[in-house]
Amino acid sequence: MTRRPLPPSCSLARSWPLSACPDCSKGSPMLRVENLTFAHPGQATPYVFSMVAHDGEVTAVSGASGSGKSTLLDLLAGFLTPSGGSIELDHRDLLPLPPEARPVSLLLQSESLFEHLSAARNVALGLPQGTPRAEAQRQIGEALAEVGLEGIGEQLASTLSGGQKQRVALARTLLRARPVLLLDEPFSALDDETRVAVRELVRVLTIRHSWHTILVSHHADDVEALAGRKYLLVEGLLEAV
Ligand SMILES: Nc1ncnc2c1ncn2[C@@H]1O[C@H](COP(=O)(O)OP(=O)(O)OP(=O)(O)O)[C@@H](O)[C@H]1O
Repeated sequence: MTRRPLPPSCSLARSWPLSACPDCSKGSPMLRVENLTFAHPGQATPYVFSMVAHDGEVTAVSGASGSGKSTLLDLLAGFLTPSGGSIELDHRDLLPLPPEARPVSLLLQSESLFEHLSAARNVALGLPQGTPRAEAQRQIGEALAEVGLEGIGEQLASTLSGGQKQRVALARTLLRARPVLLLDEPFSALDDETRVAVRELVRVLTIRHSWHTILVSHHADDVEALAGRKYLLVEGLLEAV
């Protein structure tokens, strides 16, 4: 008797066939992390991360301080090397890629800019080397306009407000044109009014540019306002909530 091959199954949904998995059957580009295993030196039980993030959607990762949220982002960015598991973007294996070749941008709470450079020079760091000057100026101007900062290109980063700095960092992300955006407490240093405005900008840019945005935040209101998909990191494992 010839055995029929089993239908491909979704290992995140465990026993479901791909066609029945609400994530796999969506058909849109997906960042997929499976059993990504890592332990810091001296850590007895390793983290084992499994999650998905879709394009045009913010995926939130919450958890207590020290639960491993930044460790997850460092693994996705390629700053740490896992001992097992996989990271795929639209079925492309990202693990062999060094950080600079990963299709990933990272935005932190603060200190994302070079303070001694102008806003425009900071944004320009997102451009490929060798971009002709006129083309670079056009793209920088467009990116600054898209984040609501027309006309501040020549201002030194050190003179910008916290919200303006995060907008400049997002403009640089626009020029990097990487499909995965990792946000590590990006609104924490902002006052309430500014945080709502920058948060809204992240929401709009994620949809407009089809980013797979992964947001690490302690703040339930940021998660509620942005996340289409939520995970909680508990005892080294990500639980969908
Ligand atoms: N380089 C390292 N060597 C050893 N242990 C580390 C290292 N980096 C982080 N850790 C430990 O790993 C655990 C997870 O740290 P991580 O920064 O990922 O947590 P987190 O959830 O992002 O915390 P927070 O919300 O406070 O930023 C912590 O116990 C931390 O002390």
